[in-house]
This record gives sequence, C-alpha cells and structure tokens, in this order.
Amino acid sequence: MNGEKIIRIVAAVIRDVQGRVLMVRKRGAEVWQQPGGKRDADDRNDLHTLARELHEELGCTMHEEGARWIGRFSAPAANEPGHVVEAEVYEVKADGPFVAQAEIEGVCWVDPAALGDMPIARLSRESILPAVAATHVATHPQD
Ligand SMILES: Nc1nc2c([nH]c(=O)n2[C@@H]2O[C@H](COP(=O)(O)OP(=O)(O)OP(=O)(O)O)[C@@H](O)[C@H]2O)c(=O)[nH]1
Repeated sequence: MNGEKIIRIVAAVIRDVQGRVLMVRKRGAEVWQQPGGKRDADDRNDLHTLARELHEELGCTMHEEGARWIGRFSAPAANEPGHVVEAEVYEVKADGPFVAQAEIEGVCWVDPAALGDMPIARLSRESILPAVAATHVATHPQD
C-alpha cells in the first residue's frame, strides 16, 4: 500500500454508564487514543491480546464474555510517521479502577459525540469514535 508499513493492533472501546469512552495517552505522546496494542506471538486470539494490553496499560480486568466486534479500521499511525495502523476494534467490559500504568501517562473519558478540539489520534477521531457515537447507550430503563 504505497510502501507504507502497516501496524496491526487490537483496540478497545470501554464505555461508562453515560456512554463516555475511555481514552489513554501514552508517555511522551500528544494525542489520546484507544487502549490496546500489537499482538504478541503467544496471544491465543484478539481478545487475549486485548485483555493482556488492558491489564498492562490500565491494571484492569477485561471480561471476554460479552465482547462485541465493532469493526476493522485504519488510519495514519499516531506516533509513527509513514506507518498505517490497522485495528480490530472491540467493545468490551472491564472491571476498574482504570489506573495509568508504566507506559501510559493519562486516562480520561470522552463523550464520542462531543470531542471538541481535544487532540485525538486520527483512527479514533475519524473512525472508531464516530462508529461508537452512532450506538445508543440506554442510561435509563425507559430509553
Ligand atoms: N493502541 C493504539 N495504538 C494506536 C491507536 N491509534 C493509533 O494511531 N495507534 C498507533 O498504533 C501504534 C500501536 O503501537 P503500540 O505502541 O500502542 O503497540 P504496543 O503497545 O503493542 O507496542 P510495543 O511494541 O511498544 O509494546 C502506535 O504507533 C500508535 O500510536 C489506538 O487507538 N490505539
């Protein structure tokens, strides 16, 4: 693909009861992105990769049951010029607290329908968060 290198990752959408989405900022990075990362050789499958990455980045425990594949999205990679990131994205539930671990500098929750001018990686801003914003989250039984 035009000589660009492809970085394949698995990324997570974790939502709170208000529908906000958890984002992370890596140490030294400017932009917010989804938690997740590259597969390791001994990962059994995407959800195993995701559970491992979420624990490494946030210290949380992911539930494999109930995970929902949202799609495969790609964009120029946030922190690696000349690379394209291609992500398998899953909405998952996880038990917090969500606490920034070694390689993560910040953790926040964003409303996917109101991002404003927050610095957000293109994969998330252009693909993942719009897909998620289109999904209604019932916060009340009558919704
Ligand atoms: N995890 C993640 N990476 C993303 C997203 N969007 C995006 O452009 N990327 C880019 O994709 C690449 C993923 O590499 P990574 O460094 O997160 O993966 P990793 O934790 O497995 O890396 P490691 O090899 O340093 O352990 C980085 O260039 C990162 O900036 C995203 O939403 N989540």
